[in-house]
Amino acid sequence: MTNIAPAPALPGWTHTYSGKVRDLYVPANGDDRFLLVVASNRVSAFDHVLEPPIPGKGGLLTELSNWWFSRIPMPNHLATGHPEAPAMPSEVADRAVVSRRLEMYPVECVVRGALTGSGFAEYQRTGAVCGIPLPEGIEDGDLLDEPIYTPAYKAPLGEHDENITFERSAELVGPEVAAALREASLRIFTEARQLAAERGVILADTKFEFGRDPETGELVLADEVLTSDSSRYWDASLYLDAALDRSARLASFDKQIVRNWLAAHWDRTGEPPALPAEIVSRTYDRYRELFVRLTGTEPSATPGA
Ligand SMILES: C[C@H](c1ccccc1)n1cc(-c2ncnc(N)c2C#N)cn1
Repeated sequence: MTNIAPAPALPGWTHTYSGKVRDLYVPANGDDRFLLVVASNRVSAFDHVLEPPIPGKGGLLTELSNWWFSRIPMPNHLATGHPEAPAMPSEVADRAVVSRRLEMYPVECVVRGALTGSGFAEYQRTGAVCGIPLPEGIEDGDLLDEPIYTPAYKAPLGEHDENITFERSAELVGPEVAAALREASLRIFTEARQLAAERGVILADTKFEFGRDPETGELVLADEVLTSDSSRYWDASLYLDAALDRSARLASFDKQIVRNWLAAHWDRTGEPPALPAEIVSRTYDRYRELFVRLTGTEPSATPGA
C-alpha cells in the first residue's frame, strides 16, 4: 500500500493508529475515556491509498456523518458537550470528532437494500449472503424486496473483513447484543433510506459500527455513519433509466470517477498512478453533490480550507 503521509502531530493528543483514510488519537494525558477520530483527505480504491488527497473530503464527510448522527434517535459516541472531554485541536476541527471511547463490538453491521459488491459476489457463488437465501435471478445492482442484515467479522486492522452469518455474530458478541445490533442497523437503515429517497437518492447499502459504553453498558452507535465512504449511494433518476448501461445506472456519489479512471489507466500492478487534477476536482464535486442533495445545504468546509 502507498506510504501514507504521517498523521499530523496534534497538541494534547497522541497518534495511535492510521486506517486508509482516517487517523485515531488518544489523549496525551492518558485519559482513556475519549478518542479523537480525524478524517483525512485521503482517498482509497482497490486497497490502495491514492495520491493526491482530495482537498475538502475529510471535512465534508465528517459534516455529513455528524448531520446523520443528529437525526438518528439512539445514543452515539460523540463527546460533544461532555464537560471533561479534551479540547478539539484547531488544526483538524473541521474534519475530526472527539468521541467517547467504547468497547467496540468486532462486527461490521452491514445492511443491504440492493445487491452489489462482495454481497453480490457471495450470492453468485452460493445463492445466499451471510446465510440468508435469496431468490434466483438477481442481477448486480438489483434492489432487494426487503433490506438484509449481512454482518462481517472485523478482521484485525488492515485485513479484510469476513462475511459471517447472524448466528456466528451471536457467538462473537452474545445472542442479545447480536439481536440488538441487527435491530438497530435495520431500523436506522430503513429510516435513512427513506430520507434519502425523498431527495432522489438511493441508499443501496451501508456499514455501522457499535460499541458498549463501559460506564453505562448501553449500546452506542460509533465510527462514521452513512457517509459515502461507509455507504453506497446512487442517483435514483440514473438508476431508473433503463437506457443507461449498468455502470452509468449505478453511478455512485463517491469514488466511481476514481475507480473508472484507474481502471482505464492502471493495470493493477505496482503502485497506482497519481490522479489528475480534473479527477480530483470531479471527485470532490460528487461528494459535495451528495452532501447538498441529502442536507439541502452547502458543506461548511471548502476545498481550499
Ligand atoms: C474503525 C475506526 C477507526 C477510526 C480511525 C482510524 C482507523 C479506524 N475505529 C473506531 C474506534 C473506536 N474505538 C473506541 N471507541 C470509539 N468511539 C471508536 C470510534 N469511532 C476504533 N477504530
